[in-house]
Amino acid sequence: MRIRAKICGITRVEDALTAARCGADAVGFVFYEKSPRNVDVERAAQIVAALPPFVTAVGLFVNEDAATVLSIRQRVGLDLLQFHGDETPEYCQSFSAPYIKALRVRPELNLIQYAADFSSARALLLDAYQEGVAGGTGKTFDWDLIPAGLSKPVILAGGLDAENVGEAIRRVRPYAVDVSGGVEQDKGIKDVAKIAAFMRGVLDAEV
Ligand SMILES: O=C(O)c1ccccc1NCC(=O)[C@H](O)[C@H](O)COP(=O)(O)O
Repeated sequence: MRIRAKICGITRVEDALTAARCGADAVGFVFYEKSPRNVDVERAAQIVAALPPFVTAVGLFVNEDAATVLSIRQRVGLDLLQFHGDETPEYCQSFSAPYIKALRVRPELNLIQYAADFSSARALLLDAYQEGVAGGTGKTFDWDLIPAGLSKPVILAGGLDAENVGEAIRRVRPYAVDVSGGVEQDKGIKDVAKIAAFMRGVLDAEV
């Protein structure tokens, strides 16, 4: 099976085009002012306009008010919404748009129940938990906490890079992988060689 890949935290046209050229299926834009990868709405719109066809533009939000999400989605031309905070299923599906729900995995989280609660999500993105940090931690988590046979496709995130993505795919067998810090030279600034190596790692690991 081909494993999909998303490169998150894009702030520059050249990084989006590198991701697409290297075979990424999606690029992610962080619309969260507290993030060092927060991207200006007009700039995100310019990047999306430069994307080749068949590359999905994902907008990431953290506990954002609904009117702002709607406005950014329309202005940027987002294909998919990613909710990375404490959003409820009712909130997430209120946009009548495809969405993925990010969950920060820790032992006490009942992922089977969350998958049922977020039945309207296209997939669950599973990320590392770090207190007080909404995401983009650059940290892996214990992949054994992911139960087999979840009712939603899994997008594996958290501390992935070219070195560990192969093992991650073989162990978790996710639908897709998501990376940000592992392909950066600085926060929000991607590295061509790291993106290329990461995408080679994804292709080589296909199961
Ligand atoms: O990137 C951020 O700064 C960020 C801030 C708040 C919520 C989510 C954020 N990023 C999410 C991602 O980029 C990825 O979906 C995921 O967390 C993987 O990040 P990384 O561990 O750096 O590969």
